[in-house]
Amino acid sequence: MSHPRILFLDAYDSFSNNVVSLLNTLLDAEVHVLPIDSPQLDPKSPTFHDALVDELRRYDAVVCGPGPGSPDSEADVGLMKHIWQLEDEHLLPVLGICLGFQSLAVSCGATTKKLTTGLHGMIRQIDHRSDVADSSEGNIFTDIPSFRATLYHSLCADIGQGLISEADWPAWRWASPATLPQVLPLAWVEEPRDGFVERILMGMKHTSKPFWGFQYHPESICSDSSGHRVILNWFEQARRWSERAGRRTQPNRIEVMHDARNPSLLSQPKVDDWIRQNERDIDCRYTSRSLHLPAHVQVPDVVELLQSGKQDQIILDSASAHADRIGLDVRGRYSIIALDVEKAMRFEYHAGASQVVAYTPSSTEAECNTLETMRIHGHDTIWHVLARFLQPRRTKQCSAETPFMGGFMGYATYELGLECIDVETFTDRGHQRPDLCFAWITKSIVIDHLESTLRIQNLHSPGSDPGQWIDEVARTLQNSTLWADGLRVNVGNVGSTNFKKHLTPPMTPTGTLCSTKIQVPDADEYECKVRQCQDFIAAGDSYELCLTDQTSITRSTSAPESGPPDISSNSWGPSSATETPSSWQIYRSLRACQPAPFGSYIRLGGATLISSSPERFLEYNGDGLCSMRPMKGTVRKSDAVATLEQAERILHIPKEEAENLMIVDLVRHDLHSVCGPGHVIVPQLLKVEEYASVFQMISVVQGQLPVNDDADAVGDDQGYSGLDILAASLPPGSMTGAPKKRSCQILQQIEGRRERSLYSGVVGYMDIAGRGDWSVTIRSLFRWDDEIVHQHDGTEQEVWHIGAGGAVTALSTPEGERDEMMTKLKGPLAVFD
Ligand SMILES: C=C(O[C@@H]1C=C(C(=O)O)C=C[C@H]1O)C(=O)O
Ligand SMILES: NC(=O)CC[C@H](N)C(=O)O
Repeated sequence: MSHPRILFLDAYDSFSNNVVSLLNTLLDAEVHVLPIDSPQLDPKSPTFHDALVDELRRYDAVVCGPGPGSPDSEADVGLMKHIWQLEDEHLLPVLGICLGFQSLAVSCGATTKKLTTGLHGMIRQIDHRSDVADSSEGNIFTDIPSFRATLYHSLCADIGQGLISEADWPAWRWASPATLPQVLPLAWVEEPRDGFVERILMGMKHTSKPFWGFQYHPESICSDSSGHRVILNWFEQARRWSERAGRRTQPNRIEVMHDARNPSLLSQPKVDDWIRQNERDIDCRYTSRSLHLPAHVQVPDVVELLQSGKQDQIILDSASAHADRIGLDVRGRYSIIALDVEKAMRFEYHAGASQVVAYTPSSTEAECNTLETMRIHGHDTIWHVLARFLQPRRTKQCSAETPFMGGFMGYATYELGLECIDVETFTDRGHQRPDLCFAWITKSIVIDHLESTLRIQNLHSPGSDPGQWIDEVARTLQNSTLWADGLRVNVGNVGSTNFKKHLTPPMTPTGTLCSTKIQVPDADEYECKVRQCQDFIAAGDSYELCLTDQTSITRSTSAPESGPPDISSNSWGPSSATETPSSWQIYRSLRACQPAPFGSYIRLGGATLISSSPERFLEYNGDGLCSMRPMKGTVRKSDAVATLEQAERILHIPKEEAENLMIVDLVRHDLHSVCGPGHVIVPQLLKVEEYASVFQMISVVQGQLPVNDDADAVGDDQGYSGLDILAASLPPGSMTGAPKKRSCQILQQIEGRRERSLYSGVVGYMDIAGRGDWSVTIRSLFRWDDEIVHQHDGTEQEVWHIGAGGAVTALSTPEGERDEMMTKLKGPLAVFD
């Protein structure tokens, strides 16, 4: 039997793909997705009506999805409105969900009102008319036990329910209102408010047309699966209606207007000339050697021994690996240090540009470094270029001893993420900084904190033997005084009995910092922005907004700005009270006071990033198993909240759980867009974890990428990889709120169109075996080399930025949000104290 065919009208919700997945798995349906403003069906076109009717003939039914905005706004509902207006001869069964449901109610004459307080991520018992005697015909709730479902809405259909007396209510609520004869109420939620009960219409049926709708979200991970039977009932009713009406779906020419899943980045066969020319070095061999890592040697020590004085650095540091009181799962097992970054090939991309810059350093002294620009053609994006570069270099010989054999390491900004979801960044940004900078790392160190090993690794061509280089690196490490007994070389004033843990001590406050100017967000202004967010939420435009603000720190340049000090020259701390601590010293200081599983120190593409991020964004293995760990719900450690149990009591409340749930549902949607229906699960929901200075509530969402049928075709031209997921899920949902696109547009406005830049972006790697791990750039500091303030006295100052914020919902308080932002800011800001 052929699969039922359903057209899903997508109103740009961050839950749409979850609905599509549910329809697909529940009804075994082929679901085609069409945006409500699809240019293929333009209501302004003279042929619109015929084209719409023609398109609809191919489907057994339509589902009008949820979304931001109001059913009264043409732009927000788009094509939905035209579905309700179909003439009798073109009718087909339709189900409206949330915004789609509200739009149906409005088409029947209902008005829209704002809820007293929006209900987002709130789980409620749905009171439906399964037991009303006359209701079997057309009642999609028939024979379904009472169930709980998640709500995401600020608006509500008003059919006059507020005017009905307590006495009349029991009978009234299941009848068509006299003034709205087309509306048959099927479900309600009665929400206790301050001193009264708010009656919220949760489901309806059109009394004469095959239109049904409900307000709740059946696809949410927290909605009872028993409620899914409503959809089965709906489809059964739809089938019966079509049979009675003699409607037949036209099976011909089912060319997909828009598939429910993104095409893979490799599905467009075009190969850029540049990529083709650079396919000469694709045959990578992997050689490594493992050493025992003495317990006292830390990641920064290794960096200083091997990378001293070098300009470019990429260090992913699980700085909390040995921290007490942090759960094993969140400590971070590995750290990765890229070596010789300045000799690595590099891609740089500025959002909005139609080109990628490829920087190829010379391989010999005689050659010059080259800087080439590659045009991005047609519908291609930077992600297509990266995927095509990586694909021929992919290996099936995945080494299980290391998470990273070599491959891409780098960062992407929040603005790159905005581009990924079609949110316009500002036309003139006043700079050409990279929004994506990925280096192709062939020499690296991987530290396994669990096994206490250090692995020296090299990706090389089949003809070359890296043995000598590896031995040299091993010798440098093992022959160092530090390795043997923890002693620093060349430091005259440190006696041998005077054990020193670090080569570079964490920065100590000096008198220098009086010239440092710190500009923290104004508390009143921040509270005002929280209220603005809540106005947008109350209007139905967003369910949750991750509001952020930036603190800037202007200070004299730490000349010469470079990474770790040259240990041979002894320049390992401020040499005098007037010298500004270097970024490396700041990093060491931050990792000491706020050790985090996703710490990083990066100097690449003109940026310096110092991060103590606790949040994993996305991890994937070579077999396409992807995992995301959205974090929402933060409480600062204090005397009053010192234990996990205390934090759990604070975080397991509806407000905090709802914030997290919303992002879980959003992340499921992002993963569904590539993994496809039925391939996303939530193995961990709302778990409180302990970090160095905060407790965080975390969920884990997993997806499985489509597996290639051809087992031999690693990176086959059609195959998906972790890059597909990365491209489909930026910017991180925990930093935007939901629905993602509308929320980002609103946040741009409220945050004053100021770039978030590296903050709210991601940092991580993807290796030749297809494995990747990316963290969200939060609890971090960054600066750009070209951002210099010229002083009157001719001196120059550098500017550091720290972003911080939190999720605003209908239940937030402005003071609470301000405190949360300040709490998160405190950690990174403390390094300037
Ligand atoms: C916005 C920040 O953090 C984000 C917001 C969180 C929250 O609202 O609880 C928690 C972790 C991050 O996803 C930040 O650290 O600046
Ligand atoms: N989830 C939705 O579809 C929400 C609908 C509408 N924007 C509201 O907030 O009420």
